[in-house]
Amino acid sequence: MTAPDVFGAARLGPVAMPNRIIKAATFEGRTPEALVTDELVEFHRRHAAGGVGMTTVAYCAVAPEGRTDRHQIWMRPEAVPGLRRLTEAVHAEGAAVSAQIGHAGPVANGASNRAPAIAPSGLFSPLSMQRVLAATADDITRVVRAHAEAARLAADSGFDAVEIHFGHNYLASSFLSPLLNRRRDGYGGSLQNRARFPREIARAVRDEVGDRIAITAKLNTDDGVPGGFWLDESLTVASWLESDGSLDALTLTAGSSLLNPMYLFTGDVPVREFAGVQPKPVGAVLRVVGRGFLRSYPYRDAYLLDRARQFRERVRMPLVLLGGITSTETMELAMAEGFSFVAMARALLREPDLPRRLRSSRSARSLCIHCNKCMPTIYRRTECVLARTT
Ligand SMILES: Cc1cc2nc3c(=O)[nH]c(=O)nc-3n(C[C@H](O)[C@H](O)[C@H](O)COP(=O)(O)O)c2cc1C
Repeated sequence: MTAPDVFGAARLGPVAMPNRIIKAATFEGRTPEALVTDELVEFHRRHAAGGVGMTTVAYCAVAPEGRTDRHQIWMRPEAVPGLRRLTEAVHAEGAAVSAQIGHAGPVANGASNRAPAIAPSGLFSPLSMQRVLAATADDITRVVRAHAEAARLAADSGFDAVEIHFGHNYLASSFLSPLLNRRRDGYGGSLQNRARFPREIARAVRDEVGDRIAITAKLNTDDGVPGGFWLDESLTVASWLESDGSLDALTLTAGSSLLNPMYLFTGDVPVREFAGVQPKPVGAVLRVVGRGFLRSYPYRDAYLLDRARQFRERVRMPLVLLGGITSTETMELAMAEGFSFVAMARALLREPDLPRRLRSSRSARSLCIHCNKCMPTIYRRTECVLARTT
């Protein structure tokens, strides 16, 4: 079979997309009141005008305590008018739009949210310098339900899709981790038990929205943490998610925002810039221990392909290849390997109109140098620091 044209029209579940390029979630830092602003609308309109098939709004927490800080949107009726304005602006440019919904769990900043963070088991968070509480049975039921309601609000706001966050040791991902999940109830222990919470979330979302919108999930191939969730287990979870039939596609990611953040990105480690945006005591500690916490991994194009390929062999559902997609060549490689879509984050922060440029010149490639200095900007207003000056 010939590989699909990445620039050609495609379907994702019930959604028609103009091409197979997705703007991956990059928390935008443009929601100071936890509501949509004109700047957020313009951010996504620019990506849509730049030629992506679908842009992803990140991130839309399902509960106020599930935010990595209190300036993030959480899904509530008050957020709907702004979200509707955003989806209309993206649609006017001819692209589709997805909302990343999730609960940050142990990655949530309880101090900023003024509400304690929760995790499968209690722990001390180095991010908020606070204790994270073990989720109760009521918390689990409430958060599953909250995902369903967030997806309904997203559909009501005109989104074409939701992407459920099952990665980066956010709440669902931390349930999958044998290191972070030490529960003795039906949500801990065996892989089947640890996978129960994310599977229930996906099911509840599908039951709530049916085929009104596409439902995808962003799943870790592995946490990159000794004793954490690893590839063999993730392959099994992917096959369960496929047989549950709740998802239209799976995006593969890796790493832990809590324990090994650079594993997500690879490339340079901007310790000084990270330390500079933290509260003074945290910044001082980070300057000293930063190189240990922010371990470095060499960058290469399509750096998740070796792992993602194993998922391609294991499941039949549409898969999205993410991680170091920077040129037509890497996108065509993904298509040839059987992936249905590609997702790009940093390359599009660098140049929102990259898809248009790639389409007009086959040899073009991203100007992103994976310096990762965009990452610390999420605390102010997410941007590429090089795009700022060019
Ligand atoms: C500034 C920044 C913010 C990010 N925010 C999110 C987020 O809110 N949710 C998420 O799942 N991933 C987030 N990511 C990770 C990206 O979606 C993506 O997984 C990662 O950057 C690898 O893709 P890339 O090589 O195309 O950049 C963020 C990445 C960057 C650079």
